Amino acid sequence: MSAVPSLPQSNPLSRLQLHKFGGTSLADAGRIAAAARLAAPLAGGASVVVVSAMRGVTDALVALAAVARGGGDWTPGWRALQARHHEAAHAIAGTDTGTLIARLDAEAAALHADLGALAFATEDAALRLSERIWGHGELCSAWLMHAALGGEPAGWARLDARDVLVVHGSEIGMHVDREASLKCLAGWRARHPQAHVVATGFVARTPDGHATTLGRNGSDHSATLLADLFDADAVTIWTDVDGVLSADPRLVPDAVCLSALSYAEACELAYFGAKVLHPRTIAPLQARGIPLSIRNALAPSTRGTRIDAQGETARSPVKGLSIVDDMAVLELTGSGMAGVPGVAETLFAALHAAGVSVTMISQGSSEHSICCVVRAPEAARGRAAIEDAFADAIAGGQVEGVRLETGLCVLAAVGDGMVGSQGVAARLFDGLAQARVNIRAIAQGASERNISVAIAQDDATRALRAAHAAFWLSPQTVSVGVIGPGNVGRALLAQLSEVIPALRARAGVDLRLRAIASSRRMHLGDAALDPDTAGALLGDHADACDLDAFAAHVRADHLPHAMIVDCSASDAVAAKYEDWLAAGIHVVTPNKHAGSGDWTRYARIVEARVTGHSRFMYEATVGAGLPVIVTLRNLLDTGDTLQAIDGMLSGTLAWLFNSFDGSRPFSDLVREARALGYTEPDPRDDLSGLDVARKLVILAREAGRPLSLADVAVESLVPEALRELPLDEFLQRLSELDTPMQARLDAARAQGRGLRHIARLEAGGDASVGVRALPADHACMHTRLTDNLVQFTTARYAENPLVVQGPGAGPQVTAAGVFGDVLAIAHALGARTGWRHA
Ligand SMILES: Nc1ncnc2c1ncn2[C@@H]1O[C@H](COP(=O)(O)OP(=O)(O)O)[C@@H](O)[C@H]1O
Ligand SMILES: N[C@@H](CC(=O)OP(=O)(O)O)C(=O)O
Repeated sequence: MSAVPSLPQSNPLSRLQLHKFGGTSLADAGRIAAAARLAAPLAGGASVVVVSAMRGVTDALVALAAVARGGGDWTPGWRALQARHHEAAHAIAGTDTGTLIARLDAEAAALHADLGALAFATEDAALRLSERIWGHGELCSAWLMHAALGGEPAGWARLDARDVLVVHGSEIGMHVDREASLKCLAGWRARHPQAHVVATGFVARTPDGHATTLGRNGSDHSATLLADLFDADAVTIWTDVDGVLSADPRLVPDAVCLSALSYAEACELAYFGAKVLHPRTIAPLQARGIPLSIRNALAPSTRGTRIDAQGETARSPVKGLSIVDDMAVLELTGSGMAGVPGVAETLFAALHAAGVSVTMISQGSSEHSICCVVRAPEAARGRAAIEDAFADAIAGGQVEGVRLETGLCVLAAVGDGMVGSQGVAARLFDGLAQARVNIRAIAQGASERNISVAIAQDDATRALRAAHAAFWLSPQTVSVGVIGPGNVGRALLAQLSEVIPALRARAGVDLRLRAIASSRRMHLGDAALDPDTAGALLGDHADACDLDAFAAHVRADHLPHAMIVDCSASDAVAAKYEDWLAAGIHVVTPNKHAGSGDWTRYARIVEARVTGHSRFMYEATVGAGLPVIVTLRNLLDTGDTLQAIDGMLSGTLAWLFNSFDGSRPFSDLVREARALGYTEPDPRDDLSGLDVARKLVILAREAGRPLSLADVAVESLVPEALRELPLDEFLQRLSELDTPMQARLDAARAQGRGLRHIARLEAGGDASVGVRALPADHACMHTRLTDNLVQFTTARYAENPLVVQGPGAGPQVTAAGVFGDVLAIAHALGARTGWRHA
């Protein structure tokens, strides 16, 4: 490196800093000036500044070249580019605008000549001209940056990298001729001894002296190649995000900035699509141990990401995730392949010869199939090449053929911490399964630093977010829809509103209310709705309710988990559960229709839950917020045997019989209960016992009995004659209930008993609902107000049954029961992914 000038040694730590600015940091004159301030050399140090074209300029040049090659009119586009550079020059150059404009115009004139020649050039010549045209943006931005830094008077030289960077295409991409480049640089340095240099990114020259480029987004690579040639001590790539993030922030808004990465981690992330770094960026630095920082030019006070040999140990074994889009799977199958040596060799040789590069390989241990993932545009070519190579084997039947599947992408999880750490793949697969993502192929590099899976392109965002959350990198996001903003729904929304922030912070679960519906209206929101005000969105202006559209919106493709909370009492809504659960939407409800309705529909719902990996939770259908179903489930899951369930399952009927002591007629109490809002508007809905029977059916099914409503012997407290009357008339004739009820009370008392409304399920499966005379020591005789009580008699709790008792009605406690289920699902998602409570 004799050509590198001997630099002042006063600050050895900052001997030569190389800064690279991407197009995003050079959008206009203001941004270029800000970049120049960031690149100002440290005291006693020297700077090399590598620039990309101004934002959008390369795209414009590529388009312009295509127009010119096709014989179209490229002059308006050429003028627009010149005007854009002029505009920036006027804002930047200050006193020496003339020189800068002249320099830019010389570049523009060369571009003009190249574009003019393109239409008439041979194929080879056209390619060479195009390479020159594509690099024009960097030539101009380097002049602009040079001026912004003060130009020659401030000690800055401007380097056209085509004068020094000698590269040639090779089997594995662009290869730099380091010796030739160093020699060219030495010659250039002899003519440009300034301490500081502004260099063009992206462009280079071939060994025979033609202009070329390093490929789209290649300026990162230019920067590190030049860092090596200039013997830089450190490189900073300035961009428009805070550093390398744990995933593409446009797909995962919760992505976090990684403070440090090893070279190997950075390579893997870049190779698998992290656009912030060009895949070839790292190699020139790794060879020399030069550290690289990725920093935000818009927020220079943030520290960014440091990339060096050590990296940093992180909490999660996976540091980051990335996606390569537009991929395809090629699968060679055949029973005659097992144990035959050389199959893989033939396959990959065929792909190699066809110029198809392979991103991922996976082979079943049975050797029955080999599958590889390639770029979609190369896939058909790849298939033809493999079919050709195996033509004899296909004709002979040893190989079935080559299957091609497109519409895929590859998701890669990357981290040094994965090496030797168990359960990483399991966590990834589990996270993806939870988010309903089907995996087409899997590969793990022998380095164990990367696990890649091929998945459907349509699942990309959802998969990325689910995997991101699965590795503790962000909270689990659940897309939530609430149906039925009546009393229970409203109470639930209020409860949600209070807890959502804490849940996100402490449990790592982000419940995002995105849809709300009543029986007639619905509102679907892209951003999270505020639970406190969501109900107000259901005014007349809201859309008509369409449950399928509602569910499709909740099950957003980009969010990993979906949940519908049905607070309606509608059978039409319950009829949708099967579809929703099968589609992977968790369902939580206090609606009894699904659990107690038609048995075959119920069985299908249970089955759909399994297919969809979803959960169906309905604790609030029985006993509102009381832990009734969970208790029963725990008893059975721990191996206990159920002998009987006795319960007071209606808060209304409990209140009536708790209050009915003969001092007031029964009808008086019914009227009072109605006035207090304890009964349904038509008290017969409670007195018929049907609602209680539904709850008993739900409990029986939970206990594994295939019971239906018709199997329950239900005693209605409404005399036959009053059942079909209009409500008014029924209420007028309510006193007809009194004499028979008083007689039952007297008879019970004569035996030292009292009356309660009881639901009972016997061991043999008999189920009944009605008024029973119970001894004074029965648990149901010791209830208050609207208490519900459920008594489980089991093998373990035989002598002294297990009792669950407490308020079993009212919007607040019912909503709390629903909320408990919502939380159970949310916590399971958090726990499944290993999230720790803070
Ligand atoms: N893992 C990631 N970390 C950071 N940024 C990423 C990642 N994946 C994709 N990106 C995207 O890369 C963009 C920066 O890359 P690029 O367009 O090459 O910038 P520049 O123009 O500065 O060279 C960011 O704006 C970001 O949206
Ligand atoms: N200007 C070139 C090279 C480059 O790397 O640009 P950027 O740093 O803005 O990604 C391109 O757009 O491909």
